[in-house]
Amino acid sequence: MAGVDYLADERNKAEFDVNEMKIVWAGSRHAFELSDRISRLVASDPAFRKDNRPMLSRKELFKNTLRKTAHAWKRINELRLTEEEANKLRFYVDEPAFADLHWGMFVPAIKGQGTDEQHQKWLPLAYKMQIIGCYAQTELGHGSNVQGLETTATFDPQTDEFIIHSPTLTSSKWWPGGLGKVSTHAVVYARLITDGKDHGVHGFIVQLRSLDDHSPLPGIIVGDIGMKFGNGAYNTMDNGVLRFDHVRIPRNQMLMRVSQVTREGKYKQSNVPRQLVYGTMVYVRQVIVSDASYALSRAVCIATRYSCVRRQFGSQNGGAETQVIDYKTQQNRLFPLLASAYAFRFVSEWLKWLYTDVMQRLQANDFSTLPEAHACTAGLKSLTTSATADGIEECRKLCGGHGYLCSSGLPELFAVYVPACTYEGDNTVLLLQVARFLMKTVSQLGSGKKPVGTISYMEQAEHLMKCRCEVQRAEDWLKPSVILEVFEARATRMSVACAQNLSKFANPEEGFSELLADLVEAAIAHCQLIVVSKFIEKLRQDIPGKGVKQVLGMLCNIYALHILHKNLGDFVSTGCITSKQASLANEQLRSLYSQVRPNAVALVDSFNYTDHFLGSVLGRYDGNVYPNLYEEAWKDPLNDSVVPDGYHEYIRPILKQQLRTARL
Ligand SMILES: CCCCCCCCCCCCCCCCCCCCCCCC(=O)SCCNC(=O)CCNC(=O)[C@H](O)C(C)(C)COP(=O)(O)OP(=O)(O)OC[C@H]1O[C@@H](n2cnc3c(N)ncnc32)[C@H](O)[C@@H]1OP(=O)(O)O
Ligand SMILES: Cc1cc2nc3c(=O)[nH]c(=O)nc-3n(C[C@H](O)[C@H](O)[C@H](O)COP(=O)(O)OP(=O)(O)OC[C@H]3O[C@@H](n4cnc5c(N)ncnc54)[C@H](O)[C@@H]3O)c2cc1C
Repeated sequence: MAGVDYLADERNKAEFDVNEMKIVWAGSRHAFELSDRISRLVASDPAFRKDNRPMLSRKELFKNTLRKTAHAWKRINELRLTEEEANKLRFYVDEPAFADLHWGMFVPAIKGQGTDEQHQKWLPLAYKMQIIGCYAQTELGHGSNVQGLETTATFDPQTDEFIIHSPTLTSSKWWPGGLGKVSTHAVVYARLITDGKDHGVHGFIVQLRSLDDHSPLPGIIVGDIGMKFGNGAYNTMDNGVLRFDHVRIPRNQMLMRVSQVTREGKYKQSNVPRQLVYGTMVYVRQVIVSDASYALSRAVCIATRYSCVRRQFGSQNGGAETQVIDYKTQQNRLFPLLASAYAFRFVSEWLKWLYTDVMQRLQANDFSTLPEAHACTAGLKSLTTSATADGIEECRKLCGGHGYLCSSGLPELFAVYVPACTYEGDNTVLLLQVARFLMKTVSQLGSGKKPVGTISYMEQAEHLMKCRCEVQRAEDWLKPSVILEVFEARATRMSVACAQNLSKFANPEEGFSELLADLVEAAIAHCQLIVVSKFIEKLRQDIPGKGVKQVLGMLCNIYALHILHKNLGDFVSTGCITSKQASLANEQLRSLYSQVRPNAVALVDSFNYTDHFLGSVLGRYDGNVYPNLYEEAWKDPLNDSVVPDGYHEYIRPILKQQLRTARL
């Protein structure tokens, strides 16, 4: 029955203009048109086929990724794609590969930490991919504690070179993506030593492999660290191990924007904060927040469409059974995730703006907003990736048994996504950075230093510590001012409580260690407030299109009230709301679910994902799930023969033995 749209009824129910929503989701008409064009380009190119990934061995999988990347690079050049188009092409190819680290970390590290001369030398080579680089920071013994790295870069004034060395097993670089089998170069983070003095961790450009035959250069041991979680999934990436045995590099390969070593071996620091050495991580964390909204929206799209197709129970007089999406339990699990996908999309747009703003300020030697940018990127990376990883798994469960099949697309999406909670900063470690920022802000209240940006609500701390929520009826929860105040009060009270408890310790670091769990919760409350407030800010903008703003308003309220419901302990114990107000919030939430229900499929259609990108039989645009699921099963290599390999060796002898036993 090709061409039939089994979800047509659902699409007809929508109360808003889907085409306008597609533009809101993409960010602009230009972004929508570009994304739409590139997604079709990828979907129609057989070289980008990806449905066979779970069946391939590691070696086949990896070679396949090399082939796809080479093909993508060829198409990018043939079609003369812009950077924005190339980025989208990479996105829709949907396969983690060495090129992500080359473009996403190696190039940004050189750009952010290199001098003008270093840019001139290295960037043209990297832009043409005449060299391929990775970001080699983490070691076997240390990842989170960057200052604990052990690799050394010792300056030799005799030869004007650095000697890069791995003094211990634990100093082996371990994890860098693209390192294992592909990268010719790396930005290596190592302790700089001049004249016997240790100046801490700095970045160095080091060539690893020959540009002629790809063999490792003398003194370098390099390889892949082995299979990772999930068949297929992230195993397309060659995360690697690297050891140096007194490898020499010229002095001008130390990235020298933040600090320099002179010909005489003198160490000098520029007039910029040393934290700029961590700048690449700030950039990538911001990209990861954006990726979270895409990964979650993808899982939600699959679960929503399938929940409309799937029917269980409730048939009367032989009529159709109930669509599982109509169960309130399904809505209570699914719609907050749908709302989160939109919330993360908008907060990521804002974060991109914040990052660009910080970069412009840095160019003008204004470093004042760097701490806030660090706290926001670290905190939002943590919040959005944790929620997305949990959300993808919830979507798998929302699809019942069929969600566990690889053809649902969800197992692979989960396996590829979960390391986002760890890479680019373990999520707990990052929340503790936010907590430090919050404690510093609280300690400065009343000192005359005005909190700015996302923390400016703390200026009203006195009011927020004692205000009472005004909600008397369920509808009162729809007022943005009510929601904002309640979230601000909760975040302030949790931070202030931590600060008060900290002040009871004679040694602040000891106190910080003791209170880690509370500090993490205060940091989460602050980050959830940012997401809620950026959604509300988005709704204050002019948003064209019939019903678009209204339905986004519903999602915003669902996001906020669901967070409130899940964290009732915080809100009630800090006295921000009463238990009566909590039950009114729940009442409102149920009503919002009913309002969103007719719009559910149209809201996921607004992501504009092709069936190729979704990679899911359950999430097909046309909803024609069962015949395709049935057909897909027969494609499994196990079904190549009716009688399986191994029958004669293993099954038949057992059967025969049972026969003998039965005769006895
Ligand atoms: C087919 C394709 C063909 C071609 C296509 C072409 C186009 C393709 C385009 C593709 C683009 C793709 C891009 C996407 C890429 C994304 C993919 C992601 C893949 C995975 C990558 C994973 C990489 C990694 O994991 S790299 C390693 C990351 N490691 C970490 O994150 C370590 C975590 N630890 C830390 O960050 C720190 O050590 C920390 C912060 C925990 C503690 O540090 P330290 O001990 O030094 O600090 P403190 O003493 O606590 O603080 C000192 C002081 O500094 C402040 N601070 C700390 N960090 C920062 C910072 N980052 N920025 C600013 N300030 C910072 C801190 O707040 C303190 O301030 P005070 O004022 O002194 O309090
Ligand atoms: C798929 C993947 C790709 C990666 N790619 C790269 C790459 O390209 N380049 C690169 O350099 N690195 C890369 N990494 C490494 C990654 O950045 C680190 O694994 C990450 O920063 C976490 O550090 P860790 O492994 O040392 O964790 P650990 O710090 O050892 O964490 C272990 C546990 O200890 C807890 N913990 C640690 N410190 C504290 C603390 N101070 N307070 C409370 N709890 C704490 C953590 O919360 C966690 O539960 C990659 C990792 C993965 C999984």
